Amino acid sequence: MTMIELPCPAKINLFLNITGRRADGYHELQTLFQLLDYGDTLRLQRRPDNLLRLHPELNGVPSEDNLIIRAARQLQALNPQQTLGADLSLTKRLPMGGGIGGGSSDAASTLLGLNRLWELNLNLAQLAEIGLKLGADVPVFVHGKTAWAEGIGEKLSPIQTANSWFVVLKPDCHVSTAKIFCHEQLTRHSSPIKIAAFLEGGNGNSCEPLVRKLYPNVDKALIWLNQFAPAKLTGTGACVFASFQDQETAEAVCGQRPNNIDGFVARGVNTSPLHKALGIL
Ligand SMILES: C[C@](O)(CO)[C@H](O)COP(=O)(O)OP(=O)(O)OC[C@H]1O[C@@H](n2ccc(N)nc2=O)[C@H](O)[C@@H]1O
Ligand SMILES: Nc1ncnc2c1ncn2[C@@H]1O[C@H](COP(=O)(O)OP(=O)(O)OP(=O)(O)O)[C@@H](O)[C@H]1O
Repeated sequence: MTMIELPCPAKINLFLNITGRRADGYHELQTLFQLLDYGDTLRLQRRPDNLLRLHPELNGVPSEDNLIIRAARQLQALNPQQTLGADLSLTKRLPMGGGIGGGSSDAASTLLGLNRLWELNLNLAQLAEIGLKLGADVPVFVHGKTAWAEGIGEKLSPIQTANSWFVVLKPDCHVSTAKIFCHEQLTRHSSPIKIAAFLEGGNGNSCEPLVRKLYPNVDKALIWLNQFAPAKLTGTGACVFASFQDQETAEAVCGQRPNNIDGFVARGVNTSPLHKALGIL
């Protein structure tokens, strides 16, 4: 195999509970990662040399900082003697800085795709360990299952959800994950909850009150979407979402959104489209 085209699906955090802070500054959390059947597309083509070329470059992100190139370099470093190169082309659909894991998912698809193209034979646990060095959200995309997560997001237990339809809105602002996690007003010591308590409902996102206060456009989007169904923040934002029983209702709500808010409709899935494309899981 010399070429492969792979999906890079989004995630939303159905809830997010921050329970503590580690000595290295990272936060201990509980969350439910819901994978969606919507995302970027990455085309990977093997090269006869050691070069990595990414097209197009993302606005404001030099190629060497792009998580795709950083993921590929991690794999090259494991096998410095081998000829491992690739042309990578990305069709970007997921808004950046949205809390829907776009960069992390691109990185995971790069790891799984190059593992296949370069015949490295690493297993998912090994790839997830490499992915965790790139970001706390990468392992869930490597494992490819909607999952309950603890630790900093890397201790994963797959869980089946109802595969609802979601409206995801991207208010016109960019939220920095690092800025929210460093903020003195973040609620960072909530009591841990059990899966059963989450399933009974009523759990929100520890970051939401702070993000609403700092970013009025997020607050406005939540108020707007709440007219139709209970709306929540995903990750540290800026995206907000609500679930609907069928596609038609979700499309109708999304279609009425205010002009200054981007949005899309996607179905929740229990298994990643990436893993389906690769024929694993
Ligand atoms: C908030 C979530 O989106 C929930 O899914 C993720 O935990 C964020 O994951 P991510 O974007 O992959 O995060 P990283 O790139 O690893 O970290 C970005 C910054 O967020 C903070 N960070 C992230 C994850 C975490 N559990 N605790 C943190 O404190 C750190 O300050 C870090 O410098
Ligand atoms: N391939 C990539 N796609 C998007 N962003 C990237 C990529 N590579 C590096 N980045 C950088 O990562 C930052 C965060 O992007 P991303 O879209 O992953 O945020 P996010 O959806 O908030 O992620 P998360 O939910 O994991 O916190 C961007 O602002 C950009 O500087």
